[in-house]
Amino acid sequence: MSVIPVKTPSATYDVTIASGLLRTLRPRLEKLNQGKPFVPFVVTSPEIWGLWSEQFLASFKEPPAVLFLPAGERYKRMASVEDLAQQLAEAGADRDSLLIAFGGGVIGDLTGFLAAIYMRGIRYVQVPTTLLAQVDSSIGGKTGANLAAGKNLIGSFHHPQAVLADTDVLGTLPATELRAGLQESIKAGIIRDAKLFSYMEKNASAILAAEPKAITHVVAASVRVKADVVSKDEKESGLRMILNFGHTIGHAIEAATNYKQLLHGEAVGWGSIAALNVAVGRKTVTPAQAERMTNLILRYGPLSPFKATAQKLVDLTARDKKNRSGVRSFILPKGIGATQIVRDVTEAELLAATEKMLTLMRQSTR
Ligand SMILES: NC(=O)c1ccc[n+]([C@@H]2O[C@H](COP(=O)([O-])OP(=O)(O)OC[C@H]3O[C@@H](n4cnc5c(N)ncnc54)[C@H](O)[C@@H]3O)[C@@H](O)[C@H]2O)c1
Ligand SMILES: O=C(O)C(=O)C[C@@H](O)[C@H](O)[C@H](O)COP(=O)(O)O
Ligand SMILES: [Zn+2]
Repeated sequence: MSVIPVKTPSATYDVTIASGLLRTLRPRLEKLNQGKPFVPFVVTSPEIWGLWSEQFLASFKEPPAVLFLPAGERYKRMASVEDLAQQLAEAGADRDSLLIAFGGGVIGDLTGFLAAIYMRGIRYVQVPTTLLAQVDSSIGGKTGANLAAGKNLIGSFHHPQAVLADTDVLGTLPATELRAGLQESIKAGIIRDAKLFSYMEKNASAILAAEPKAITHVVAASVRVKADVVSKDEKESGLRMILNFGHTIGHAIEAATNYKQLLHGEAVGWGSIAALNVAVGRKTVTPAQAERMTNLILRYGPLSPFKATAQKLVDLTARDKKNRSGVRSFILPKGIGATQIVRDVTEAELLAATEKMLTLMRQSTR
């Protein structure tokens, strides 16, 4: 079992990673709430509940109420939050209610947002069921929903009371979801952990085959990167922006394709390749290093192709949340395992880097 703390000015909590956690949920929630009353409400999808409800319910004497959200990024929108809030109200949820986000990043982000705004804020716990949610989205308190205008444009910082990541649940995760989630672990390696990057290079077959030892290693190492960064800069005033490596163009790809064609991790993979092209132009990485990183991203693919022009994608970056007074912040790797934040990337540079990524996409998916 790994227990990794997150310590921020507004919340301190642990990320627990282990096999068999689901079966011990209820006593863990009791311990977290230290005798204070709490009434659990689970938010999940019918598919996940169908697969894992028996293990989830094993430690509950009284089964908790369950609210369902259909699977898919397109449901990560305000209408879903309103619908879930209405269901909570009708079920009698109050400020002693505790939401349990039992799902991937979509359920985690939406449930966290619901917890942030329902009755002006209630407690919640993350029980992530995708690789992506275990390595990234369940940690750090970024919650929210998409707008047609852009990714995660509404939301709030609201931390969970705990993150309980049971690695057993990854056993039913489709391979495409596993691969997409691993793009966030590659990101963690590129920005801050050269050892994780090398581990993912050397152990790609075992990781992609979801061998428990290899997967658990990747999950714990990725969580350490995220927990450390969030603990140092809770609200993304500086350092935390590095977790957005690959996301400037990645989020633009998701918005340009109406959140329907690619998984988030896949969009981040393409966005990371575009960012690496900028980095080569600026000599913050050598061509050989960029090739190594690009190869690893593609090794964990295939990344779904998509249709969008470089100009459209660059236009969409105008709504990136890292922009301030119209000035772009852009995350560039410095070699492998370190990063820098730059504020002078030009539209022309970004266009050329995105065009180059699109050319690679056309070649590699032909
Ligand atoms: N808050 C953050 O810091 C943060 C970080 C990274 C990503 N995100 C967000 O996370 C979202 C992507 O999350 P995701 O990749 O987990 O996708 P997702 O939540 O859409 O889940 C992917 C699919 O896997 C299915 N699934 C989930 N667990 C399963 C299991 N154990 N077995 C079988 N099927 C299972 C789901 O039903 C769904 O169809 C995006 O919206 C992204 O913006 C947020
Ligand atoms: O936690 C963060 O900070 C991240 O940037 C992690 C990202 O992987 C994640 O996709 C996040 O939701 C992006 O946030 P946003 O602020 O760019 O919407
Ligand atoms: Zn992400």
